[in-house]
Amino acid sequence: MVSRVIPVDDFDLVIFGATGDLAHRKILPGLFRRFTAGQIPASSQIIGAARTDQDDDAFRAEAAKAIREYAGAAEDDPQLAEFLALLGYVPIDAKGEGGWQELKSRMRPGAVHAFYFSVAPSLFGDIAERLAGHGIADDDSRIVVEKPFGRDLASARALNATLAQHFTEQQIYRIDHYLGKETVQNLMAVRFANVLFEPLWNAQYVDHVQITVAETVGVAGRGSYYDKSGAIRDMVQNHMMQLLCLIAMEPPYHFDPDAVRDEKLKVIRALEPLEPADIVRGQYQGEGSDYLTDAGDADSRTESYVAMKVRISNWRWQGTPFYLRTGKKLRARTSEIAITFKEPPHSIFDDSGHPKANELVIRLQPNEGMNLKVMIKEPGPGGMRLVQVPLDMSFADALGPEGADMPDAYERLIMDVIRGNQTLFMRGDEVEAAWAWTDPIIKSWEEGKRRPEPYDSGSSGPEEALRLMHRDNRRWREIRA
Ligand SMILES: NC(=O)C1=CN([C@@H]2O[C@H](COP(=O)(O)OP(=O)(O)OC[C@H]3O[C@@H](n4cnc5c(N)ncnc54)[C@H](OP(=O)(O)O)[C@@H]3O)[C@@H](O)[C@H]2O)C=CC1
Ligand SMILES: O=C1O[C@H](COP(=O)(O)O)[C@@H](O)[C@H](O)[C@H]1O
Repeated sequence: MVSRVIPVDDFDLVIFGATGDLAHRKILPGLFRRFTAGQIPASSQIIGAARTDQDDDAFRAEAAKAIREYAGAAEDDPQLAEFLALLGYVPIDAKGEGGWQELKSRMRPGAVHAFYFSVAPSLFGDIAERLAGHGIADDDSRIVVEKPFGRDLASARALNATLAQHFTEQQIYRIDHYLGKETVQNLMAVRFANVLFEPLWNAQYVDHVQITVAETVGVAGRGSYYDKSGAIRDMVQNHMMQLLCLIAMEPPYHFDPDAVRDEKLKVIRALEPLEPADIVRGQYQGEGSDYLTDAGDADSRTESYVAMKVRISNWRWQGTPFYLRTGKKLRARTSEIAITFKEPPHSIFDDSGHPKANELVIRLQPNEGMNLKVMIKEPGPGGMRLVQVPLDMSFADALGPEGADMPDAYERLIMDVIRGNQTLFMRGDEVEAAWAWTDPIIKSWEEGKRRPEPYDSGSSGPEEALRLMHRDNRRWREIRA
């Protein structure tokens, strides 16, 4: 198979926060993998910036360690040495004035300029202001901002306004790494490159949709961040909302940034306000695996799990509920979207079992793929008996010999920044609309001060979440890897 890796243009990428966890675990290893895949021109520059006072060589040594650990590069990998030659470092305090001119002198005219803000959101404004003030960023420069993008509507608006003082919307790349996942894009291919599904993709044929993002990890080690966020801010306002949008949106007229984001925005704006009875919050508990211990607050009311029944008020989805759940310390790590169709209105088969509803499951991770449950006749001589069988497709099967080069979410998104493609990034109005929907939910929790429902670590979540489904005569899909 001919290689489909298309090198991006020559670029200078500055990583603010290059000495931090995200840079070590995701950004630098991801860039290395894109380099070894042949996507990064050898003339490009990757410049680290942070307060730590070190020179280019010390940063290269730091990056090498991270890349060996997180990208599995061998000690003597010749490509690692080549990659490290692209790296440089400038000590900069985002709040100070030192180092900016040095950074400016390293930026090459003619190359694509991108600035990755891999620092606390409280520093975004300082960096944006200084990049503009020192004349480092120009009209073509791109900035990449990490989540969390605000913690409510007011702070998200303020952040958008701050960035907008120095950069246009076309220059701002708000990362939601779920949008960079292979299967999330496959979701759009499945919906909009087949005639099979789209005619059935509405309330007339879809009984309900379940979106599950279950994790086995807890919050130990990041309790101080997580305890101020909880599952709704950490996962629902962004990742879950994006998945919901991609499932529910109308076909965009074209696969381009504004066409896709316009359609997602319409979905968020059509979300009905949630009733308290439609939400369940949970907190994991258990010996050696307890949220309160991990959060370092014996009285914490923050949720590590949330399940909700969401309604979309538009023609396509009137009457079809979307059930969302996400949580930590659950039975298995799995992210999937399950679309359960309605049962056939009439069965022509007497005594053969009523045909069951078709179900389409799109698995995001692990084992990315699709599974469509259909009814067939039970094979064999036993007469007309109906049985449900899965049509299984693993996306890895479609890869061919290039299978090894599957960029992870960060790799794909960083390359999109360099290409100048914003399709898989959130627009400012989308983020604000998502906060506008989640704010009242959070406010009612904060006012109510109720404890989340406890659930055992390693379980499927709180009992209350089961009842959310049972009262509608439905069941959650089993959480399993
Ligand atoms: N880690 C992760 O998995 C994820 C992180 N994020 C987001 O990414 C961002 C970075 O997270 P993470 O890497 O975990 O954070 P860390 O705390 O590990 O790293 C923070 C980085 O910022 C630098 N820094 C701190 N203060 C300043 C300053 N005044 N001027 C310049 N640099 C500064 C630090 O270096 P130094 O001390 O040398 O200045 C360090 O490089 C955050 O917004 C986080 O919410 C989002 C999703 C996942
Ligand atoms: O953004 C976040 O995502 C991770 C889950 O991401 P995944 O790619 O491993 O599914 C989550 O653990 C974390 O709390 C959250 O901040």
